This record gives sequence, C-alpha cells and structure tokens, in this order.
Amino acid sequence: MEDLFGDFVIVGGGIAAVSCAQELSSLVPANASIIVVSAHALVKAASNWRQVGRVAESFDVTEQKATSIFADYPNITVVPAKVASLDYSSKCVRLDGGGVVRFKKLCIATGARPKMQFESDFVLAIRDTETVKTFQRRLKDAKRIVIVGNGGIATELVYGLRNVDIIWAVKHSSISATFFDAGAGQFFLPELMQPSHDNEATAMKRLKYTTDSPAVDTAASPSITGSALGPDWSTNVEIKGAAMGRHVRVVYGVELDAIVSPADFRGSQSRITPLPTEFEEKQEWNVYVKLSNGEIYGCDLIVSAIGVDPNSELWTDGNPTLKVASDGGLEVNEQMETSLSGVYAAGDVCTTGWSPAPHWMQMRLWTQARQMGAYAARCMAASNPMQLDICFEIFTHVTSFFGLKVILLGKYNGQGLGAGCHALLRVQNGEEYVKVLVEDGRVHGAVLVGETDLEETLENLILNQTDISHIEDGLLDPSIDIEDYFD
Ligand SMILES: Cc1cc2nc3c(=O)[nH]c(=O)nc-3n(C[C@H](O)[C@H](O)[C@H](O)COP(=O)(O)OP(=O)(O)OC[C@H]3O[C@@H](n4cnc5c(N)ncnc54)[C@H](O)[C@@H]3O)c2cc1C
Ligand SMILES: NC(=O)C1=CN([C@@H]2O[C@H](COP(=O)(O)OP(=O)(O)OC[C@H]3O[C@@H](n4cnc5c(N)ncnc54)[C@H](OP(=O)(O)O)[C@@H]3O)[C@@H](O)[C@H]2O)C=CC1
Repeated sequence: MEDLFGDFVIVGGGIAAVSCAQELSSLVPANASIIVVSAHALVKAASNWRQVGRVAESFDVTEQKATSIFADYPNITVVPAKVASLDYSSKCVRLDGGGVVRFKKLCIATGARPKMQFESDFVLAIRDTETVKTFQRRLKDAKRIVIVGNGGIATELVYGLRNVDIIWAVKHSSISATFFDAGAGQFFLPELMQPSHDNEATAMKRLKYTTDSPAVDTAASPSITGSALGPDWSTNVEIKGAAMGRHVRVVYGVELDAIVSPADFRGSQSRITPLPTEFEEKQEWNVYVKLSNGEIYGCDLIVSAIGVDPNSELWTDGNPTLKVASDGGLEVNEQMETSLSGVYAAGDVCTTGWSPAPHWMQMRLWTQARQMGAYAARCMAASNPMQLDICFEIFTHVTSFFGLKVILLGKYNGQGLGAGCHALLRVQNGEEYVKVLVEDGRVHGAVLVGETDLEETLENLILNQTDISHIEDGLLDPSIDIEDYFD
C-alpha cells in the first residue's frame, strides 16, 4: 500500500472516532484531508440525538459500514486497517501488514478492552458484536452461569438473561454498585428475582446491528475488538440458556478467588455450596468457581464483567514520553491533547488529566466518548486553545436498567461529598426511585429512575448551585411543581 497523508488522522471506529471525524469534517476547509483508520469495517455512529437537559443527552446508535456512515463526508477517507505502531518522530502511524499513514494531527480513539483477571476457556467477556455472538453460542447449552462484576454489564446481563440459573458474585454489599447506592439496589431486587422478563416488551430497539464481516479478522487478532456495545444491547439480542427457567443467587462482598477444573475439583476435598432446590443441578459442571468467602459453585460458563483497560499500549510502545495515567489511559489536557504535541485522544482510551469541575467525573461511557470525540475535533481544528466544553461541567448519564429509564446527574453516588451531605428520597415501588443529594443547601447529585420528569430542573439546580434550603422539604413533593420556584 502506498503511503497516505492526512491533515487529520483518526484511529478507531467507535463512537469517539466517528464523532471526531464528523465534527472535524464540518469545521475544516473542504480541501483538508481527514483519514479514519479503523480495524473494523463496521463503525458506530450516534443518531436521533436528543437533548434531555442543558448537558444531558441521549441518542440511538447505529453500527454500519464505515463507507456508508461517511458517505456524505467527501473529505473523509476510511482506511480499513489495524494500526501497529506510532512513529512520532516521523509523524506517521504504521499499519499492520505494511503501509504508512502520515499526519499533521492525530486523534487516538482506540477504546478499551475488558479487564481480565482469570484466563480460561470458560471465562467470557462482553465488549462488541463478535463477543456477544460467542456468548450467545456458548450460552445456548448452559444451565448455570456465574457472573462476576457489579457494574453496567453485569446488571444488564442479570436482568436480561433467560432460561439459565445465575450466581451473581458482587464485590459490594448491594447490587449494581457502580451506578446505584444500597437503597436503589434494594428497589431493583424484586425485578432481578423475576423468573423471566419479557424482553420484547421492554426492548427499546435503539441499537441497530448489521452483519457484515470485520475488515480485520478479529478472531485472529484477539487484542483488537470491534467498537464497544452500547444502549440496550442486552434487550436487542436473545440471551437464553438451556435451563427450564431462571433463578438468581446474589453473593455479596466477594471476588473470584480461583477457577477449578472438574478433575481438580474431583480430586479435592472441597464441597460445593448448597443451593435451593429450584436451582438445576448437574452431576458434573464444566468448571467450578471458588469465591473469596470460600463458597464453591459449579457452572457451565463464567462471565467476567469487572471493568475495562484502555487500549493504550500500542501507542506507548516506542514512545516513552507519551504520558499514561494510573488507570492505563492516555492522559489528555483540557485540549484533549496528549503529552505529545499534535497527538490527541478521546473516548475510552484516554484519561482526563485536568482538575475536573466539582460535579463532573470521567466514566467510560458512550456519551462521554461522543462528547470527547466532538470536542477533540474542535480543539484539533482551532488555531487557539479552546475553552473547555460545557459537557465537562456536569456528569450526566441517560440509560436504562431493569427496564426503567435511569438518569444520573452530578455526584449521583455521593462521590467526594462530605459528612454534611444528605439525601432526599421519593420512592414508588417498581415505578420510581428518586434520590437527590444535598449539601450546604445545594443539590450536588441525583439518581432518577422511572419517568420522573425531574431531570431538567435538577440538572439546572446542580449547574447553577441554586440555594434550595427554603424549599428543600417540598423539593420532591409530587404535588408541587418545583419548576415554578426557579422560573
Ligand atoms: C456491553 C456494553 C454495554 C455498554 N452499554 C453502554 C450504555 O448503555 N451506555 C453507555 O453510555 N455506555 C455503554 N457502554 C460503554 C460504551 O460502549 C463505551 O464507553 C464507548 O463505546 C467507547 O467508545 P470508544 O469510541 O472510545 O471506544 P470503542 O467503542 O471501544 O472503539 C474503539 C475502536 O478502535 C478500534 N481499534 C482498536 N485498536 C485499533 C488499532 N490498533 N487500529 C485501528 N483501530 C483500532 C476498534 O476496532 C474500535 O472500533 C457499554 C459497553 C459495553 C462493552
Ligand atoms: N447502561 C450503561 O451505562 C452501561 C455501561 N457500561 C460500560 O461498559 C464498560 C464495561 O462494563 P463493566 O465491565 O460492567 O464495567 P463497570 O466499570 O461498569 O463495572 C465493573 C464492576 O466490577 C467490579 N470489579 C472490579 N474489579 C473486580 C474484581 N477483581 N472482582 C470483582 N469485581 C470487580 C467493580 O467494582 P469497583 O468499581 O468497586 O472496583 C465494578 O462494580 C464500563 O465502562 C461501563 O460503564 C456497560 C454496560 C451498560
């Protein structure tokens, strides 16, 4: 392949790379060349973008061929290839299998991959369409699975799985701790214990998949996944096992201690932990897990959902001055620029290095990937430093869990708030859970589950740090229209 040159080169095919390329295309002169190098022929783009508050947003996601997503962007060229290395002194990226793409400015958006604590044929992780297909195939014959992790993926899986018994091993004393406190965890528990869920009824049908094959054989390059899944993936695909129904046991306060083969288990003096009789039993399971509290369970499959590691090594190899944060992400400044001048990063691969606004924190989420990609584009196109975008003023996350709309705002879990912080609560079993965190007469965070219609007002109260002491008692009273107070 002949050498290519782009004024702007973006590496990745996820939401961060695509939003960066689209935004750049609208900002730079028509004769400026933009090259997107993506290991996967399918890329992800946001569509049907909706403003939920001043900053909060929601959107659908489409996964399509890169060539069709960029069809209306004449200055964007797609190079379907895996980047093998960065040669910063020559200002180029080298491609796997030969070829060089030179750049004036580079944006790295290579995402992240599942963190793996144990490698075994029976341990699966979920990241992209390919890993979901593998999971579906392996799940078909499974009667019991163990899920490790207490964040987004584990929560979606435990809710969405059908016809399989589930042992859910969580590190914390309540479920879904990445997103919810113990009270909200309790609110969701009855949903979790349902024998099955009508996924058809709850599905929002927002994620649209196509079925083209990858540009690069991802099975042969296991370190490269496709773009990460996003909203509602678990309600749009059938995740069904081979058991008669589903039963869930949550084991609190544990991590995975060891994975034991059937032969080793047989040879040991260990005993499996008894389960209620409604759980299906087997003479011998594919694999056994030992939890940190000593409990042992047999299962057919283990899903590890313990977070992600940024795909940054490829970039740091040979570039010792490229700064990496303690979580493995490429550290970026307020201009989304890494420690290498002219090299930017966005999305899951990066870690923000600036002092965050009091109500914002980085989480590796779809919205932040989109916002960072678009903002990185503006920084790359600008001739002077940009003022930090308002999206970094307040953390917002619009999603759904357990079939209910969920909106998280600011320090929604009390992150970093002091002892003087207290919560206002409004709970309607099965329908609505509202928690507002107040300190010094100001709102600092909120968890809104269900159709609460409170998101815009609460987002404004957090952004403006309005004094609510005089109306605090009535703030969540459904008979009072709080918007009237602040108009
Ligand atoms: C199962 C699951 C469900 C999720 N659900 C939600 C949700 O409901 N809401 C939410 O906000 N977030 C969700 N997330 C998180 C969200 O999907 C990610 O934060 C977001 O997609 C990150 O986007 P990204 O563009 O930074 O990275 P990615 O989507 O990981 O994209 C990285 C891209 O880089 C490419 N790439 C990697 N290495 C190379 C290379 N060497 N050369 C060329 N290309 C390369 C990959 O093929 C990929 O296309 C979910 C994640 C998962 C795994
Ligand atoms: N609807 C949504 O918003 C969704 C978002 N996602 C995103 O996708 C990405 C991947 O999801 P996921 O893997 O669930 O990651 P998350 O970061 O959401 O959750 C990881 C969970 O695993 C726990 N954990 C970490 N290490 C261990 C360990 N060794 N043993 C047991 N538990 C451990 C974490 O606890 P602790 O934090 O205390 O270490 C945390 O509860 C994340 O960025 C997530 O935000 C995924 C699905 C849905």
